[in-house]
Amino acid sequence: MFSKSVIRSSRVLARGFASTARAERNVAVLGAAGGIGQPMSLLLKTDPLVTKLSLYDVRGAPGVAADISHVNTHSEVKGFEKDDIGAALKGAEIVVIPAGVPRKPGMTRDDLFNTNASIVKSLAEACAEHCPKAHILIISNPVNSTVPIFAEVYKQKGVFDEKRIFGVTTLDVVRASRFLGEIKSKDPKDVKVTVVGGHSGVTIIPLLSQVEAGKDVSGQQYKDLVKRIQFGGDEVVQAKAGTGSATLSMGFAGARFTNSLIRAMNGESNVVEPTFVLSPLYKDQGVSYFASNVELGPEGVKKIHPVGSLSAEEEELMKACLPELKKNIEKGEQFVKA
Ligand SMILES: NC(=O)c1ccc[n+]([C@@H]2O[C@H](COP(=O)([O-])OP(=O)(O)OC[C@H]3O[C@@H](n4cnc5c(N)ncnc54)[C@H](O)[C@@H]3O)[C@@H](O)[C@H]2O)c1
Ligand SMILES: O=C(O)C[C@H](O)C(=O)O
Repeated sequence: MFSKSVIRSSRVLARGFASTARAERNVAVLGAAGGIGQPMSLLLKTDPLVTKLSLYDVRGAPGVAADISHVNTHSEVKGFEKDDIGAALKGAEIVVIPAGVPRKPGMTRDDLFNTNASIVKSLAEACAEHCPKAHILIISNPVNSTVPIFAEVYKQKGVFDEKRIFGVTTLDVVRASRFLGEIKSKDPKDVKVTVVGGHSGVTIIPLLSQVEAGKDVSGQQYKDLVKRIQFGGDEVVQAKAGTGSATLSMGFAGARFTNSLIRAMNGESNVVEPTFVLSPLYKDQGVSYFASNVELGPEGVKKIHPVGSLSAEEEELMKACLPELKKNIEKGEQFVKA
């Protein structure tokens, strides 16, 4: 699952192990016993760049940690539950957060707001206290609102750093690559689609016109492909018929984003991933957070790339996205400010 460059950089690291110290990379997962938390933690355990893994959940994480800790990779795994969140976060450089309830058929991501807003707010308070300088990777839905919630708590606590708070939209990128590859009979690894906007329905905008394989997709096929990428989450929610939403593909996507960030923290250049961050791109239209290609670096966000030129269809998608995204962001901000 890891790119050629990570395999290369981990080999370089491995060669250096005999003589030099390993780059310590301490990752905490909050919500680690859940549907996403378990497979993602397993994948993080198999990532040679992760050296310490702290798994926290309100319940069940010590069991998950005991299980995963038997996988014979070098990293150390510990589990924490209940009130032990401080110990889980101590020394964390990256905190990945898939804590919260998932959708059932018929629900929108915004329907999760009432429950997940409070969960994310309390986890932000804990992170602000125990690891204020860690990079925060937010998976909990609705991402368009939970990222602003997290940021507002950090502003109130005086520890806000816009470069270190990320909404994880990697699953949209993974889906776009897979679905376009499927209709073009291409290996998805050769089909890289930039997905911008937010992470729900019409706020998800795949920039197919910017990809060689996507340029000539048109008419009904274009409409169907865009809809499948925008509503891929619903496809899984319906197939799981009330037992949850995407967990395994999200575990893959969350581990991929974490790996990209660690590579950038370890000094690799040109690591670029779409992610939902505080962004100047559509600020003049009142949209303060936006997902676009972001170059990652040791301090987190290094450079926010512009969206580039859009086709007429993509301009229409953007028109539908921006008002919805603005509403979702303001709802999150108001939740903390009120
Ligand atoms: N960003 C994305 O692309 C994406 C993709 C899939 C799912 N999600 C979202 O991720 C979230 C989790 O989904 P899931 O399928 O893993 O759900 P799940 O119910 O299987 O697991 C959630 C876990 O969070 C834990 N939890 C609840 N409150 C907590 C707290 N205060 N601290 C720590 N842990 C806590 C629960 O005990 C549970 O183990 C949902 O909100 C879902 O909508 C986001
Ligand atoms: O659809 C969901 O509710 C989960 C997630 O956001 C997804 O895109 O799969």
